[in-house]
Amino acid sequence: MVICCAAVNCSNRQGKGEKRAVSFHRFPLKDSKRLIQWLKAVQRDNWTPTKYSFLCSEHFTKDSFSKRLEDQHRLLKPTAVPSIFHLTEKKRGAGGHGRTRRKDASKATGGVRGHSSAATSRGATGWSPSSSGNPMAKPESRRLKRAALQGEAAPRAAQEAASQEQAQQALERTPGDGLATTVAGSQGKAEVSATDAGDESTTPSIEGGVADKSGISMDDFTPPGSGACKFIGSLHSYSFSSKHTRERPSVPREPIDRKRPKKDVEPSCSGSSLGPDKGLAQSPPGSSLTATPQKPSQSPSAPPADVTPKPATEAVQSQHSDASPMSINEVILSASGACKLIDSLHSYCFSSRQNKSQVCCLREQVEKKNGELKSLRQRVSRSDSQVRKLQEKLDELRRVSVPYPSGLLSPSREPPKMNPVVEPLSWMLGTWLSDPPGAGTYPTLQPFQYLEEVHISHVGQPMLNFSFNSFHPDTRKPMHRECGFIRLKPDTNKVAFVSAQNTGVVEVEEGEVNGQELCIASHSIARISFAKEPHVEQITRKFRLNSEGKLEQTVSMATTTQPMTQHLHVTYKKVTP
Ligand code: HEM
Repeated sequence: MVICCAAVNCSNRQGKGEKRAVSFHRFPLKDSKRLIQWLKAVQRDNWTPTKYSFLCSEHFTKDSFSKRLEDQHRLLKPTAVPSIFHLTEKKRGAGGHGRTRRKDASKATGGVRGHSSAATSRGATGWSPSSSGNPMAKPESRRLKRAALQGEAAPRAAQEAASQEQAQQALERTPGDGLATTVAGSQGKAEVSATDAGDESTTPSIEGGVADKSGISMDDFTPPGSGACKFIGSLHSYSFSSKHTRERPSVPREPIDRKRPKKDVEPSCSGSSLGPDKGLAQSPPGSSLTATPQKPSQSPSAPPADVTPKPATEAVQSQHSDASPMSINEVILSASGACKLIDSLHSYCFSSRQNKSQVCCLREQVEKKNGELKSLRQRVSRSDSQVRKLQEKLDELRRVSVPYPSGLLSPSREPPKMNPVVEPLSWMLGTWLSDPPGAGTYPTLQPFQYLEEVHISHVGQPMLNFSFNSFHPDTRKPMHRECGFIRLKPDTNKVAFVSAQNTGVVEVEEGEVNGQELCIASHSIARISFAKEPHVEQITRKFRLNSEGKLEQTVSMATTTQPMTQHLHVTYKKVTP
């Protein structure tokens, strides 16, 4: 098979001696947008490119190529668009493959338009081994079509991309490499070697996906398990093929299927190509560009026996049975409109997946917050439990702090009603703490300070209960302690004060209550036999509630060695009701 340039007025073909520096590049059939750019540049009316249509490197600017680093091979950039054409030139010469010659060939075959006509005249560009009606091609063609609709085309495209990448390395070589593009046709094998502009931009990814040079792969838009993109991709193929069918109503269905391998123009925006044409399908995956002729008898699905380009007349005859293809403008308009719509479906599909991803992310956050809330509730519950325990402990302490703790006097009970007899002394009721510390003096002693806690209460009886407990101000060591009762003579202000002290002294003091002041003096004093000396002989006390609501006490005494002298003065603040 000889590869010719499809450009108007260009006679370059593969293997031509003086053109060995020329490389050939397939039309980007799988990139509808870029295909349109190419077709606009080529300016061939009523012509449809196939996968066997090529443009030579002379129609591209120098910057359209990049060099492969490892072997300096020339590669057509994925974005390259041809721009150099000699459209006004009539004919290049007798041996050229200009459009004049194509037109002649077209006329010779009854004016059949399209690439097939051109291919026939040139004998290679539109090479189509099954175009002569090989029955083996038909079922495979249908199978491929079904596969495309079922979203199975992507893996095939990856395989094809890989094989064509290899072919490209073999073909896009400069003369300096001594490996100019050639066509090997010896021993009955026709080896097709060329670069495909559509596939050139693809390389096999590690996972078998197809990644372009920008690093974006098909897998980026087709996540595992996503049937949506595959389905939408198949719509591209369906859209285009149905357009063909609509535009060719007069053509019998069977011949169309049979000739379909020739019409291998399947623009696919999604890249879901049908893969290799049936005419080349006999090649194993990975070598789709190298066709090896085989005999039909090898297997029911065996490829055509002979892939050698057929004589022009035979090929031309095959064209007669084909319908006239619609114009390229119609194809472009139809394909681009459908592709835009389908691409918008891709966008919707992709954004939908993004939304799903965001929903999943938010759901995870909500679950995390719920976990934190549960933890906080547990902590609050534990705190509540601790508060309850502390409350119980406080109640217990309050019970203990009662001057005469008794299980019979439950704190939960309503406090006993105060006996009216002791009402004149009610201002003394309560728990009091020295504030500031009490001051101790006596002629025989160094002045000292002390802390004191006073409880004065009643249990409904006609008397008050009291306890005075003093402590060292620094060490809190208990010091002087005494307790007793205060009684009132009913209907008088006469008061009797009965006290027992830890020093072994017991005493009775009597006096009067006047308002919020109580003055008493010792009536009788007794002591243990081994009481420490000097012994106290007289004691006087004065209690009063001052203007600040504080309770004051002043104690004076006379001992066996000292006259009546003040021994204590202390002010208490009330700490309980
Ligand atoms: C009405 C109650 C009290 C009486 C009758 C009383 C009687 C006495 C007597 C007779 C002495 C001996 C004085 C001397 O050695 O010349 C004394 C000493 C003393 N009293 Fe009191 N006292 C009373 C309350 C207190 C209180 C509430 C405190 C407070 C902590 C206190 C602290 C002292 C101290 C520190 C001494 C000197 C060291 C001692 O002898 O233990 N007294 N008291």
